[in-house]
Amino acid sequence: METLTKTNAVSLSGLKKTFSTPRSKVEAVKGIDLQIQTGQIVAFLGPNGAGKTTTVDMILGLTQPTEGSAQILGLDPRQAVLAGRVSAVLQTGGLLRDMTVKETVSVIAHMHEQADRIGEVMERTGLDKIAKRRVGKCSGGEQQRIKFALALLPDPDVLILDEPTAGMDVMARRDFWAAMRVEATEGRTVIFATHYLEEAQNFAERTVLMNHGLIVADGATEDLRKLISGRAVSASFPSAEHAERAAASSDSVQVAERNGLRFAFRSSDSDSFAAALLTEYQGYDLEISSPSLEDAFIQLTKDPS
Ligand SMILES: Nc1ncnc2c1ncn2[C@@H]1O[C@H](COP(=O)(O)OP(=O)(O)OP(=O)(O)O)[C@@H](O)[C@H]1O
Repeated sequence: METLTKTNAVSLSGLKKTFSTPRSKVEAVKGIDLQIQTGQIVAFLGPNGAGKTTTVDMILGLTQPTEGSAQILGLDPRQAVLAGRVSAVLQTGGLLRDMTVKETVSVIAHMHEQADRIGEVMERTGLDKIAKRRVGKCSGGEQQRIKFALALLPDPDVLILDEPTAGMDVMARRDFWAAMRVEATEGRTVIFATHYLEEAQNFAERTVLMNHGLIVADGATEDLRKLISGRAVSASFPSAEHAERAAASSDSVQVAERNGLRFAFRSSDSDSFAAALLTEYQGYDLEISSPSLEDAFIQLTKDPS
């Protein structure tokens, strides 16, 4: 059973942020309530402009909320940052191009009085292999890894990452998440903002979907996917009539797509529907798949019109 007294890693309550320019007001975050328990891995998923970065900035105390509040481990965000309980890999924030990778990590380690962690952190992030390279010569992905290493130095309880794999190719992204998984298994809370549906799907146990400054869905990544649209069942038929009769056979079935005599259905009871297709409606070449998070995302974030 869960302990009720456990402090949340992140607690957001009625969080709002409005940017006022002389001409207009942008309501970047319109009222967010969110509790994240310690040890969770949570994705903030949303399109450009959804309010992810603004939310992350408020969690880190880099931006003050217009209304509401944010707490990290029961502390004011700035206190938590100063105490080294939370750290971040952000999109902004430069590195010094003329320093080597090792020098960069060492300078920050000495600032945090964590010189004893330099070796371990370099190794964990794979930077030991490029220790002597100048930062300016590092690729975008390698620079992201340097930022990740710097974030690990204070040995934080909570790691916040805003689009951490931007600029990485597929291999680099895979390595990055493998390293991150190690951090998470050691009990760190990991919160990351991403555009990549696949990253939320593969890595986060919980996904918070944001759009237009609001949370539009929040749940276990797997449940969210299941909840939204059942399963996709595709099959070919001897005639369109067979497929149409199959589709009309149950309220839990809809035709999602048609390509000649190949039909894709959406069904909330895919096993019985698949069985019926094969035995009663002469369906063949059957395929059953879970909808991708992308399907879920499109469905949940489409504007009502
Ligand atoms: N300093 C600012 N002044 C005015 N508007 C801002 C400011 N910062 C953000 N915004 C606006 O607030 C909205 C939310 O932006 P935010 O960067 O939080 O979204 P995001 O989900 O992180 O997007 P992305 O994935 O592109 O980084 C956008 O419409 C953006 O233009």
